[in-house]
Amino acid sequence: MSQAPILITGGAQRLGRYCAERLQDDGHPVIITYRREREAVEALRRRGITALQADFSSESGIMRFIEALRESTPRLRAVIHNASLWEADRFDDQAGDTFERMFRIHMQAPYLINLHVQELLMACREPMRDIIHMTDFAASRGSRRHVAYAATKAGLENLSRSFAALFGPEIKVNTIAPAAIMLNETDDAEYLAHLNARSMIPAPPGPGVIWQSVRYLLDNGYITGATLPVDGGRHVK
Ligand SMILES: NC(=O)C1=CN([C@@H]2O[C@H](COP(=O)(O)OP(=O)(O)OC[C@H]3O[C@@H](n4cnc5c(N)ncnc54)[C@H](OP(=O)(O)O)[C@@H]3O)[C@@H](O)[C@H]2O)C=CC1
Ligand SMILES: Nc1nc2c(c(=O)[nH]1)N=C([C@H](O)[C@@H](O)CO)CN2
Repeated sequence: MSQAPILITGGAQRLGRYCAERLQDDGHPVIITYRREREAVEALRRRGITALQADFSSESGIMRFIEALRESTPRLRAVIHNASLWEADRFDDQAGDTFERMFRIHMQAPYLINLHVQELLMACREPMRDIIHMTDFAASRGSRRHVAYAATKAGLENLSRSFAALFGPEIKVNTIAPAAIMLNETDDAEYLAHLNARSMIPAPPGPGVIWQSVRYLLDNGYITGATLPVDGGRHVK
């Protein structure tokens, strides 16, 4: 029987795309989600990666994706919840909408997807089955500039521990908590200095360190309910 696919949400760019390509290089069939059709998605299709359109900003959008996923495959080797919105807080009449978007993407989508993919993971006949949640160093410390983002990532970290208890031992459930892995186009030299003042090891390292962490969790049969701090030592500085 061919290998069961690995699902990465938000896999059309940056960390998700990097890991999707490396997983495929390792021989795994890969399914990614994307919101907006674009060349990057087409390029991944040309590599043989399955791309499913999904917008997790509403419960109906999450449920539509779950239906499409179940039509796409009868089994899964792993699910990597990577999709995320890194939006600064709005202290105006948009504050509630900002929080709701963060809640939907970082908590409601992983929650509902996990409940529905348990059956697909259990249909996988390979030795191990995994769920990996991408959170953030800020989940453990908070963030003055991204209050809603950090709070919903903390909620995701808690969801991960609950699902580890609920789905184990047949399905391993873990978290990767990164910090300052890849810059954004809007990040300037001052912001880079800000990041490095807080990091024990010079940042940003690039997406390879996240790929190493994903590969490690997928290959290690004795880790569940854990959080890997891939943050350059920021949590101890
Ligand atoms: N980059 C970094 O240095 C750090 C990253 N992280 C975490 O690692 C993960 C990957 O980071 P990074 O690659 O920078 O992430 P991005 O900011 O590039 O976002 C990843 C994907 O999330 C998808 N997404 C956003 N909103 C929605 C939505 N409403 N519905 C469905 N998909 C959505 C986007 O899909 P599309 O492009 O198709 O719209 C995007 O491709 C994230 O969870 C992030 O929080 C944590 C700390 C540091
Ligand atoms: N969804 C995202 N979450 C995060 C990002 C991002 O680009 N997208 N970036 C970070 C970095 O730590 C940032 O501070 C440096 O670019 C945090 N989370």
